[in-house]
Amino acid sequence: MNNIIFEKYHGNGNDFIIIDSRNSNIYKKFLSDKKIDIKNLCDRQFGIGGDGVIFILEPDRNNYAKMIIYNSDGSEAQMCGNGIRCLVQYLHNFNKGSYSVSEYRIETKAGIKIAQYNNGEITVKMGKPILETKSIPTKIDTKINSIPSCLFKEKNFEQQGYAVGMGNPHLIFFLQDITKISLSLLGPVFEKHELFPEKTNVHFSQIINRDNINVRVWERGAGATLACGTGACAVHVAAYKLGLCNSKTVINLPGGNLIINWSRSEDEILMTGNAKKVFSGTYILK
Ligand SMILES: N[C@@H](CCC[C@H](N)C(=O)O)C(=O)O
Repeated sequence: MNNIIFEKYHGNGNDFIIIDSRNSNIYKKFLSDKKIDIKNLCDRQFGIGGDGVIFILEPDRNNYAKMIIYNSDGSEAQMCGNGIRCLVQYLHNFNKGSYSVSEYRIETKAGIKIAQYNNGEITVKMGKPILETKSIPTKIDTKINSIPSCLFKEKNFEQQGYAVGMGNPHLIFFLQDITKISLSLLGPVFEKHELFPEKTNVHFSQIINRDNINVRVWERGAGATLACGTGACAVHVAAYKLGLCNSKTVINLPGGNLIINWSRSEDEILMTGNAKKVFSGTYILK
């Protein structure tokens, strides 16, 4: 096989190359053959370009499909909030004309996520937030309002940081003005911080009012991105637990808004947003 058939989707500007591997051996080939290189596929000059690659597989159990997600640096992630909306929009487009599905049960490395599709609006049950340090994972050993938290001092930046797990790790800061920081300077430092043994996604957040939070994102394995769905959930959880916001917030990201709904520790977080197909194509393997 010399070519890869793909489609390109984005959720709030967080963009993914989708490879439907349900009826082909492309994923097996990717695992066994070094020819298919995620970094090359995601390269914005020499490849297709993307923040990551999503493989759609047949589910292991009685669910709709399985999602495997890789960051643009080639590392595998457990879960992706914008990516799962892209995958659901892809499945909806794929089914169009034959039958319609309103609920998709998707297997991910962070468990089964259930997505409701309603006229282009997708609501995903993102699971319960993880606040137990070993499971995030983080080496932070102090907590504020049940969130692992400590003071971070790096490069003239001194702020209390909060760790929340969404299947993948997140470090959240609340600042007076997020436009003032250098994302490219601080992002990589915190992504690889020693308190996060598997690295972390980093979010610089600003509470606008109890219903609106602005966020700038530095993603583990992808760098500065226009949005992060799991991150939006993590920011909401930290803000809510600190008493800074209501149970439903609009998270304003550089690439657009997500609505996050959560208040009770026993409940799953609901993330609502959309996803768009940008193009489809064939990647030539050399
Ligand atoms: N963009 C994603 C998260 C993708 C994975 C992340 N970079 C990680 O390594 O954990 C989202 O929308 O959640």
